[in-house]
Amino acid sequence: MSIRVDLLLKTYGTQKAVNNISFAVGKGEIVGFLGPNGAGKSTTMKILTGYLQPDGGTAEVCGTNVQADPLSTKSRIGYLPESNPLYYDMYVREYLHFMAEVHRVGNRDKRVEEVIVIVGLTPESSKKIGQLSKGYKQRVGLAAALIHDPEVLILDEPTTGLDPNQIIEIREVIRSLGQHKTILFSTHILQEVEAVCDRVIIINKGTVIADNTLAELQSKHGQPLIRVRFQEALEPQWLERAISSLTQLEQVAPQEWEIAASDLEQAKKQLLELAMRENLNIVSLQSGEKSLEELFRSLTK
Ligand SMILES: Nc1ncnc2c1ncn2[C@@H]1O[C@H](COP(=O)(O)OP(=O)(O)OP(=O)(O)O)[C@@H](O)[C@H]1O
Repeated sequence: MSIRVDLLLKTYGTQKAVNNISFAVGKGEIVGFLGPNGAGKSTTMKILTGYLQPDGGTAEVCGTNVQADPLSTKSRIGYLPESNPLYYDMYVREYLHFMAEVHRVGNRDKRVEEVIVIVGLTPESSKKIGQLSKGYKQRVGLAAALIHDPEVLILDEPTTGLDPNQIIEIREVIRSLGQHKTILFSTHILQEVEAVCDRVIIINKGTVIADNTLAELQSKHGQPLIRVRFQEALEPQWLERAISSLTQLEQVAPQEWEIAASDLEQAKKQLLELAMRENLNIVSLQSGEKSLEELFRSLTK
């Protein structure tokens, strides 16, 4: 395994930022680490990269315990922190040379040019970092994370704050890096996971709540449902009484309901009967599968 986390615990006062989580990432996998704000993603990543000590459990990278041997693990990890700390007064090449020196990279000139090409920095590579757009600054961060050719990349929200074109471009870079490296990257955006990842680990309030391939997640949690919108407000009991095969009922907007039932066709009929009987107006009635976005919302509520 390239990454293994076992019963990891990190507390701040009484708050468990990371609460006994365990997961593993195999060599060559691209795994999305997904969760709402404050879920514990950055904390886990900081422990994995040796920047933070856990209060319990272990974190391993390429078979080495991070806390026991931080130097060896740092040499095998490329880390792009959420804040992407860069020296704005330095030129792109100057900064990458500096990072190459920090990592004791041999043949620095050659490696700096290589990473510039890998992350698509060539057109902006003669500028000062402070003059670059956010997307290009992010590329500099990625290039720095790659400079020592690590086996594992840990990227903390690499596309946050970028415009839609830049997001797609950075995703492309991540996807192509994933052909040769193990990547764990955090995001809030489910489409990003769908676009880039083999697998997704969802974390909420410090706990892993799903660890599946996207297809598994969909079939495990995704279920056919009806979404109905009435013109009128109504009590949930009306729907509970009307639909005989109801398995789940959720109010998604003031007059809109999501209904899961074992017999969807019958449920639709019963909804129409309810509307006629009670003089209610159905504005829209759709059936389909829960999208991954909806799934994420319902898992992390
Ligand atoms: N240094 C700290 N002191 C106190 N609490 C902290 C500290 N760092 C993180 N926390 C808390 O731990 C929890 C997890 O934070 P973390 O930054 O790991 O979440 P996250 O999933 O990365 O969130 P985001 O998506 O917003 O970056 C949060 O409630 C946060 O407030």
